[in-house]
Amino acid sequence: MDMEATANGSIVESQRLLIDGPTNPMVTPMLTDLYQYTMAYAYWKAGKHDERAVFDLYFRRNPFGGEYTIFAGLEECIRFIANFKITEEDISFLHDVLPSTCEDGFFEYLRGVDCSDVEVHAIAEGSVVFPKVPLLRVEGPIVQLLETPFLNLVNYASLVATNAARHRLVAGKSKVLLEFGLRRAQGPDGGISASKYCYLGGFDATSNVAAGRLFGIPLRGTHSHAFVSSFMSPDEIIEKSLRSSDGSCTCEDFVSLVQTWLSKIQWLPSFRGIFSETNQSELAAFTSYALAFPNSFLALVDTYDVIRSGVPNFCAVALALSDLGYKAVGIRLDSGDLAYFSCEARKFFSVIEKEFDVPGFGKMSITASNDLNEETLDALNKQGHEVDAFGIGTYVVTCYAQAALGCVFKLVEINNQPRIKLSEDVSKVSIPCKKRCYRLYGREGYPLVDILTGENEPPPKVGERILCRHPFNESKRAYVVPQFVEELLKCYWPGTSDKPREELPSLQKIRERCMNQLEQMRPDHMRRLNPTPYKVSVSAKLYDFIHFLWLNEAPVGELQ
Ligand SMILES: Nc1ncnc2c1ncn2[C@@H]1O[C@H](COP(=O)(O)OP(=O)(O)OP(=O)(O)O)[C@@H](O)[C@H]1O
Ligand SMILES: O=P(O)(O)OC[C@H]1O[C@H](OP(=O)(O)OP(=O)(O)O)[C@H](O)[C@@H]1O
Ligand SMILES: O=C(O)c1cccnc1
Ligand SMILES: [Mg+2]
Repeated sequence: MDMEATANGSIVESQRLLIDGPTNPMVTPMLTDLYQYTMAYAYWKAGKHDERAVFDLYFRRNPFGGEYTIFAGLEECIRFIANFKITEEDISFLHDVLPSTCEDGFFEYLRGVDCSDVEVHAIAEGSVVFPKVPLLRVEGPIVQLLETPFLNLVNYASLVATNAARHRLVAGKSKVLLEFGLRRAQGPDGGISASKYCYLGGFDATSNVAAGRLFGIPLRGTHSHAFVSSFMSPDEIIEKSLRSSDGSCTCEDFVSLVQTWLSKIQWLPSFRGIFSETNQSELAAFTSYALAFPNSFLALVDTYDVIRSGVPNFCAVALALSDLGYKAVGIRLDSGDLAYFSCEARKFFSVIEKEFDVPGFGKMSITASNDLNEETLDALNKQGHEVDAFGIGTYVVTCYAQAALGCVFKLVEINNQPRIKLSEDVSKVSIPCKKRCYRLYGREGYPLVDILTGENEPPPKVGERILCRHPFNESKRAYVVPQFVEELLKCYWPGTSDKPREELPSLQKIRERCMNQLEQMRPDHMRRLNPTPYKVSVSAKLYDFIHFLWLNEAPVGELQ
């Protein structure tokens, strides 16, 4: 073993100790497609297993009919590769399932495989990214074994982060977005991943306790229908006393205090005709809940009738709490016309504020939920609404509008020989060569274009005109004079003394990056209807090379 290999090996060893394994313990070298191992055997048998290959991981089309994507899942890929080890149990299983003709030497080889000689360059997690640009460039021997786990870790993560970002853009910055999807997610990993990557994409909090614990995501929750319906009458409330918030006195019968407030509200001239009686079992549930959580009283008001029962009952309890120095949080609406009900509830709160002189009551928070998605958020905005927070589950976590992102992992070079994958469909032709990627920014501070170049081409320079070409369409090209040049692919594994490994930032930092990047984009790329495509280009030299290789590899047809 030479000195450099020894030094590199020890760096890898020390870094492995620093990097935890993947969040999901199911993410092991076994979480792959069988053909990765049969290919590995065939490479080994052909003596090709030590050949250095370069693969690009990229997607071909932005999801959800949009023109941008959020890259997520990188940290999990690095955790996977840093801890890559095929165990004795794995080897014994592979021995059983692979054909008996597989020679023992192969299993001996697998025993020694780690990823110390694999290099990963990647775009920072949380970045806004575009089709055809490599999100990861993976180089080394046995890289094909990484294809399936890497794609699995990036595809859904990026899809759901993008979905979350799109919901954020429609909802607007000032609204609170709560992810409520665990019950509807695609199994436990779907649920945990959804919570993590929705937060990355711009949600504020999750209801998922496990995700809160694992990732430090703020946890939030409201109130359930079952709790409301579980009450039959106020007589069920046994312990009726409540100490004031400053501890100075105790209200011995909070239930009666609530009833008193309800009658006062009932007789307000402004409300004559809106409601006469409210549902008493609902009132009991709200009262009981307030006794349990006087500091954070939030009620689900749509179990029986939002305006005739839920909202007045909520107000009666909130006013009783206010007498004791507590400030109620607000309501949740989970059915019906959310725009209409939110506006009616807001009017109701404003009247209470004015009539009973309770400062701030009109600003009571209104949360809405129930099958919300981009379209309903957009419709609510157009109609006008008074919702402060949206609880979104099914549509965001299942990525209902698009099932998969479609990232692929394609060989672009082997033993320094560029490779291309041809297709009838031009959008599926791969861009060969080990490449560098840059984002060029214009005078107004917006990113203008991403450009891919060969590894050894000189980088684009600030203030210097560079020709950016569409990779496959000869007539599409533009000169760009960048005001700022950002190299996109950075070294994430393993890192050496002269090329250190990029840090893996906290989820909070990744989320900030995502928010900042989204804000930096030109608005026409981000709009929902007919967004302008962002340009992804190649250098003139790479363009010529792609087309040279294309002609070289494509057989000439013969007409008869
Ligand atoms: N003002 C609005 N504009 C557009 N869509 C809305 C508006 N208010 C609610 N929605 C959406 O309309 C749909 C209403 O669905 P649905 O009719 O199944 O529910 P519901 O009858 O109100 O409630 P549930 O069935 O839960 O009692 C939901 O997707 C909701 O998000
Ligand atoms: O609607 P989603 O976006 O998936 O958000 C989560 C939903 O989960 C809860 O109720 P659940 O749907 O279980 O019952 P419900 O339909 O009767 O409200 C909650 O009340 C929301 O409606
Ligand atoms: O806290 C809530 O209101 C909640 C959580 C998950 C799903 N639906 C609602
Ligand atoms: Mg529902």
